[in-house]
Amino acid sequence: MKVYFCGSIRGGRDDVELYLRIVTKLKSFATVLTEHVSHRELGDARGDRFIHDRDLDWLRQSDVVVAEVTQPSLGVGYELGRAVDMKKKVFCLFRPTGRRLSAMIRGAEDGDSFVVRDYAEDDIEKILDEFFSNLKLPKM
Ligand SMILES: O=c1[nH]c(=O)n([C@H]2C[C@H](O)[C@@H](COP(=O)(O)O)O2)cc1CO
Repeated sequence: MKVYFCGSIRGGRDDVELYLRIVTKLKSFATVLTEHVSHRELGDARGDRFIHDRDLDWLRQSDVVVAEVTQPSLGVGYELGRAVDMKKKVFCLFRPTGRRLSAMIRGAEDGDSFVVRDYAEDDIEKILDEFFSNLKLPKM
């Protein structure tokens, strides 16, 4: 199974330590195509067109998209819109600690292919365990 993990980069890196925890946990279930999102140092000098095209290619290859959406990010919002269009299974994680999640993410919840889960940081591993143990992917 391949997972595309989304997290804020240019939107702000406040949650990078949490992204690392999420990616570490995701790697126990699947191949994570976008591990770099959790890296403290991002030295990608190959240009924005390269990043965009490479990431869309990974998105197409992925079976599941997991997004930490607490830190608002244009790139993450864009990835989620494209993922819906590609009919991917999407799991959004939001920490309700002061911010209000965009209606375009909260309002996309359908309880099946697009799930938004409010959570507390301490529970992240447990929540990912639950999600992956209940995950049913469409047959190819
Ligand atoms: O250098 C990058 N590498 C990269 O893979 N991305 C992708 C993956 C992230 O889930 C998302 C972050 O978007 P943003 O940078 O707008 O916060 O975009 C984004 C950037 C910078 O925009």
